[in-house]
Amino acid sequence: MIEVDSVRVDYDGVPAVDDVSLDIADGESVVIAGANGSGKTSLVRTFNGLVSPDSGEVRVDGTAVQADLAAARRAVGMVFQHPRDQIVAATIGADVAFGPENLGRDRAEIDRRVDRALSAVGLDGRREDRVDALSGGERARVAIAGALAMEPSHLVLDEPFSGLDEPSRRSVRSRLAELRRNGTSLVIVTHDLRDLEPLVDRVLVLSDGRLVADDPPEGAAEALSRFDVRVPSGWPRSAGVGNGDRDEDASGGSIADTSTPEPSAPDPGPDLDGAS
Ligand SMILES: Nc1ncnc2c1ncn2[C@@H]1O[C@H](COP(=O)(O)OP(=O)(O)OP(=O)(O)O)[C@@H](O)[C@H]1O
Repeated sequence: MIEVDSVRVDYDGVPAVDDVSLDIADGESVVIAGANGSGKTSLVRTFNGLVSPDSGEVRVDGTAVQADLAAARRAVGMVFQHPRDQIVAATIGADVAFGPENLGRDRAEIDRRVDRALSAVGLDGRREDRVDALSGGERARVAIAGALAMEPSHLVLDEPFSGLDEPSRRSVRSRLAELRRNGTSLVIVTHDLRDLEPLVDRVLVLSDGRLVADDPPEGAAEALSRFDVRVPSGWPRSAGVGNGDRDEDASGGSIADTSTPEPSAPDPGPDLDGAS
């Protein structure tokens, strides 16, 4: 379980995360949404100590992150926004093995973890493939496999769909749906909520560093549009909540999303999307 207790993160005296408290239970799948600069990345980076709170505390499985950084980093896998920021080796297998190797695991254990992680993201049998020949979606899945090879109890993904074309996005989303079915706890940071509703139990919304909503998907539409996150077509609405001006963008893109898609080849991975 991740417990966030009155956390504040300041940069040069300005709060990026402002007195946020929340819990994420084992096996739960949540989205953290909010406009650019609302504090999403700063918040989730406190979950494994990449960012230290200026006040408050984060506990993972009952232990304060700052008291045992190594334990927090084992328990909370982090997938960064740009896979290239975390892919370190030339081949898929070497990259996914990197984390367990650093944990000092023996070869048999490393091989077992790499096989499991690659299978979870649909890249079985691709160990020897070169990373630089992969599509954007495949690279994103390698980054997820690298985090999974650490066998974390929680997987945090920061903008996992950023820069992906539609087939790649579907492919990554279907893998996340599968992980969720297998009991991995997911924390997905995004302002692009297309097709995510079946994948999540709760939607947390940040605005100016503050947690302004914590709702099930069907209760989240109003807060999302109020805090500048586009509500995609088909997102469930509670009775009496109108569609609002910002709604129903056919492209599904976020008002706030200024990221530039990186070109990627069509993803040959199967679309096993169980989320839709
Ligand atoms: N290392 C840093 N030094 C100074 N200011 C920072 C730093 N990291 C983030 N900030 C500022 O803190 C605020 C919150 O940033 P953060 O990246 O956490 O938000 P975000 O919601 O993840 O944004 P985005 O959607 O653009 O990634 C922003 O105003 C940002 O400019």
